[in-house]
Amino acid sequence: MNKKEWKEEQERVDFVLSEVIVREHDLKEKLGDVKTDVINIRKNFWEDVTVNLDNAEEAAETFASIKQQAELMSESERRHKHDIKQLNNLHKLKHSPYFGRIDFLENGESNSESIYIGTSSFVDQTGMEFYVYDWRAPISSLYYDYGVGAGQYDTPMGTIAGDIKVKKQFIIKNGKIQHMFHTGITIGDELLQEVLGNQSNSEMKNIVATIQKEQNQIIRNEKGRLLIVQGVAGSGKTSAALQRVAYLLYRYRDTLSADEIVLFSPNPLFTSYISTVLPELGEENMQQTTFQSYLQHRLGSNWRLEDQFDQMEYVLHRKEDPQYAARIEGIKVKSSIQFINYIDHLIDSLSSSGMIFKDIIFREDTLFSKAKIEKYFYRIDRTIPIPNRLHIVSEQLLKEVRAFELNEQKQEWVDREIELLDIEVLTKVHNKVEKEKQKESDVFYQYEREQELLRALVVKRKLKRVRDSISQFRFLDVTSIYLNLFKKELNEFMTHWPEICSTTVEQIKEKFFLYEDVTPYLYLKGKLEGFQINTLIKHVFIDEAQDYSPFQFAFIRQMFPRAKWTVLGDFNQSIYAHSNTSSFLTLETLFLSSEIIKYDLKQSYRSTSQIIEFAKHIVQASIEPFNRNGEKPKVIKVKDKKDLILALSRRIKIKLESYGTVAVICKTKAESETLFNALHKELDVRLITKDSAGFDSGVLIIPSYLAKGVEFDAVIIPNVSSSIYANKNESKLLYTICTRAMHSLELLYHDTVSPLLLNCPSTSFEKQIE
Ligand SMILES: Nc1ncnc2c1ncn2[C@@H]1O[C@H](COP(=O)(O)OP(=O)(O)OP(=O)(O)O)[C@@H](O)[C@H]1O
Repeated sequence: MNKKEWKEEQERVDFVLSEVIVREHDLKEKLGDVKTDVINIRKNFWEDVTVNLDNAEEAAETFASIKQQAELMSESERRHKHDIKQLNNLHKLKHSPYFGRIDFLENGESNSESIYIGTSSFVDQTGMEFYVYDWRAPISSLYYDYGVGAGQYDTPMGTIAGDIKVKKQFIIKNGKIQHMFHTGITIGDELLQEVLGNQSNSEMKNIVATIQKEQNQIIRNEKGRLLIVQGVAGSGKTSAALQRVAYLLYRYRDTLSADEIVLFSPNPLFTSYISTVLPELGEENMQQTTFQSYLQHRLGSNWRLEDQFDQMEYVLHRKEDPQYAARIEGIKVKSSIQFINYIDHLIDSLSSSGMIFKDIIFREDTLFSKAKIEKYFYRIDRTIPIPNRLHIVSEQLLKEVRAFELNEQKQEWVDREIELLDIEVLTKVHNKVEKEKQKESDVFYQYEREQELLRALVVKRKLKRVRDSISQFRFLDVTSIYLNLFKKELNEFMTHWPEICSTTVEQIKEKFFLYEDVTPYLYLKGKLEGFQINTLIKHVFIDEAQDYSPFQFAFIRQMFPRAKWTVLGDFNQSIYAHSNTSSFLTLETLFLSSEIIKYDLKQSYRSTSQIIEFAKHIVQASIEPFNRNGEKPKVIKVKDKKDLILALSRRIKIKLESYGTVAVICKTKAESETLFNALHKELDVRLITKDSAGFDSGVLIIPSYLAKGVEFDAVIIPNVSSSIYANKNESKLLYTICTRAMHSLELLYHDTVSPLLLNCPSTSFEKQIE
């Protein structure tokens, strides 16, 4: 790139920055005025409305005047918020106004236009000339989709085609161009090399300057209702998801807000890791939750619930338990499509018989027997869906409660309850009757009337629980219906069904749910009582989707019936016992095939090509590594188990000389705790647990399943001996751990190395003895 070109580009940067400074100054002044406006409107709110409630007409006028004033206030507040957002965007532009340029000659035009692309738009005072285009603007997609030559982009008015004459990339820091390249379709290997070569961070970074073509298609897709992205480790699935949220918020800014989008993430650590990306792009964060907290919320506080990490610990760590094989089979069965069908079949049959109800008790007597409720239920037309039939039953019961209530007011127990009433209640009733008495002037009437009101009040209060439980269908015994599933033979070929049944019944009777039971139970409950649907959510994002069972998908689908879905996962990283490829297939059955769009990302960006060349053989994955070089992974043999700690400590110290974040990724919580206890006196290490809400740089000791979705400069796997990673079905776990490493990967073992590494060619790693 010649000096002249560089000089011209720097002059343009200087010019844009000078305009940014002017705009910033104007905006700050305006912001001051708007703020004063907002404060004044708030202060003078009641002075500026005339309150007169003398008659209906005056009251209506008062109401209109309050409404007008409130609208004025919310409009000023909205303007204030908007201006603050703009000011924030200007701050960012001042540092680095843009990262790309294309010169585009639209078909039929004689001059090409230079389009500069940055994180937000910046337009001249007239609003006619774009100094910078937002990366999400329709024209900006040219930058991500094409190299120099023919190109086209879609706009709401149709497709615009033309010729890209120039395509350049910039790195601008503090207003100075640091690098400038002419590039092809793959947005600058040079820039990607630089970005990916940086050290990791406890916060994920946005990728808008280097979005790749296949990622851009995911980010901007607007067609399907279900977008499924299968992508290899480090292919940018999470990044694409987050930039997609930013894109949707921009594209539908008049109709979509951040709280109408929900993202299900694998754990709280991941939630905190990704939480800075959207604010960095000038957008608010979407709602974020884990499926676990969602389940807990739905189940209510009466139940204890095992979480998915405890289930995982059991699966990884309790192989000696005599019930182990049965539990594993139970987890698989209860997450399977076969079990959904089994439950659906049961639900169908419940239409004509088999519903289990509970008596409704009032003051220790049966108010409505389960037999009576059952009779009411089954006399309703069978073609009516079960939740609607329950609703009809509940209406009938409530009607009868009303009749019962009137009768009950005459009972003796009511007198005793009246005596126990608070003085405030008695006074209130007394005053009420006193007011009425002025019209009647009858002392006898007053006593009778007070008693009448107090009786009504006492009975109403006592019946409140009954009414609530009727309206909430608490007369339905979902737990017993669920447990009935475990009385029948599900599959004659299943080895452990009797044990699965007895454990399930035992646990649930103790009011404890194993993780694998919660979703089927809630699914059954929802199907019977009607799901508490959320119609506000317009987009559901599910990251690490390979870890969801078909049941969990079916359940989430019921919860958000109106939402569009973006689901991202990698079959090779399915680490849970229930995981199988059929999850995605089930998900697809929940949508019409015309509504589904699928993408397959093969290129990995996170790790050096040496790490990928080694790790891919653990699961025989087909991955294209990004061309970034580093050291080969090291497989290090130590003398014995005792020496492992010493060697680990040495390796950590060496890694800390070059890297900011070194993660020691263990298989289980117990292994992590043991290492932490052995190391923390000598080294500054941090133990990550399922409740950790974030991490800083330094040395982290972390169990495998909590490292999902995150990345570290250097990863050390402290023990890949054959005694630890022995089973074939743990290869995905080992692969997932290895692919958390960006620049350096080391694996330690004693005695013999895990058979899971036997497929890695000897040329793909370095052997070392410590
Ligand atoms: N186009 C890109 N430009 C720059 N960096 C990128 C790009 N795509 C991905 N990356 C980087 O690659 C790393 C992996 O990305 P991300 O975590 O989104 O991948 P993933 O597919 O969700 O990974 P995994 O499934 O292994 O958790 C991140 O550091 C991300 O910033």
